[in-house]
Amino acid sequence: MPNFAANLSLLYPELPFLERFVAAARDGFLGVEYLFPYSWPAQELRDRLVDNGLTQVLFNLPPGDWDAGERGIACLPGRTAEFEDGLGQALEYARVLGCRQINCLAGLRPESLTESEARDTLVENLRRAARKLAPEGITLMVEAINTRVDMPGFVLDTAETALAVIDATGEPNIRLQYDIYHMQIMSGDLVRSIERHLDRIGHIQFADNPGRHEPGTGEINFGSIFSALDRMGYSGWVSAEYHPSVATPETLSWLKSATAS
Ligand SMILES: O=C(O)C(=O)[C@H](O)CO
Ligand SMILES: [Mg+2]
Repeated sequence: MPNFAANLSLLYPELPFLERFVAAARDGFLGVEYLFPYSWPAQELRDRLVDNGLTQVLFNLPPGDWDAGERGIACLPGRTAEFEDGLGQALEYARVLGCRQINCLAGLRPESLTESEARDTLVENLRRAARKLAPEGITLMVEAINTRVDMPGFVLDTAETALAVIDATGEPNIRLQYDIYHMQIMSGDLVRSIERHLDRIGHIQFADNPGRHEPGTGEINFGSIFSALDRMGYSGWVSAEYHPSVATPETLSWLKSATAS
């Protein structure tokens, strides 16, 4: 069975954020991730992890002005100083939380920016970030996000475009964050695609499609995918990043089935 984590930004929306840790542990998750830790003191988050025996699996670098629609600043040439500051802040949180993986959101490309300007800036920022994180034993993740439904304009939309950027950095501690939901929308052929990129994948997330809800609400065969991950020997985390269609504990039959098998 894969090591399952709960994304606390999306799961348990029925609870205040800090109460989601205990709920996730009670429901059988071993790890948690969330989009951003920065609104809470790191020590407070650490206490929740320790009290509930949970591993902090991942969080994202500061994304710019999220409420204004920004989805990362790593591809934006005028924002490199802000990117650097955000990296420092993320590193401080990672140290306190014992977190070994940080995701870098590449960002949306404004029309005023050419594709190659965005890509060059992204590669340079990723390289700098990876070099800063390497001595701390932290792996930088890069995620491809679907541009058809959720994030039109996001600069990395397939596993292949994300891997090309990772290759261009030449840094060994950058890996692909493979989100099954986004990849189903952009490319499909999930098991073969995961198998093809297995040695480059550092982290996996999932939701069913369409709707981005729990497994069983859409078209993806999760039983088959989770078995395939075991068969391939995938040893990283697999994180539930979906919008529950009902109260979260009622959406976890996939976890019970995976635990039973
Ligand atoms: O949207 C996703 O799939 C993510 O994993 C990012 O962290 C947030 O946009
Ligand atoms: Mg994701």
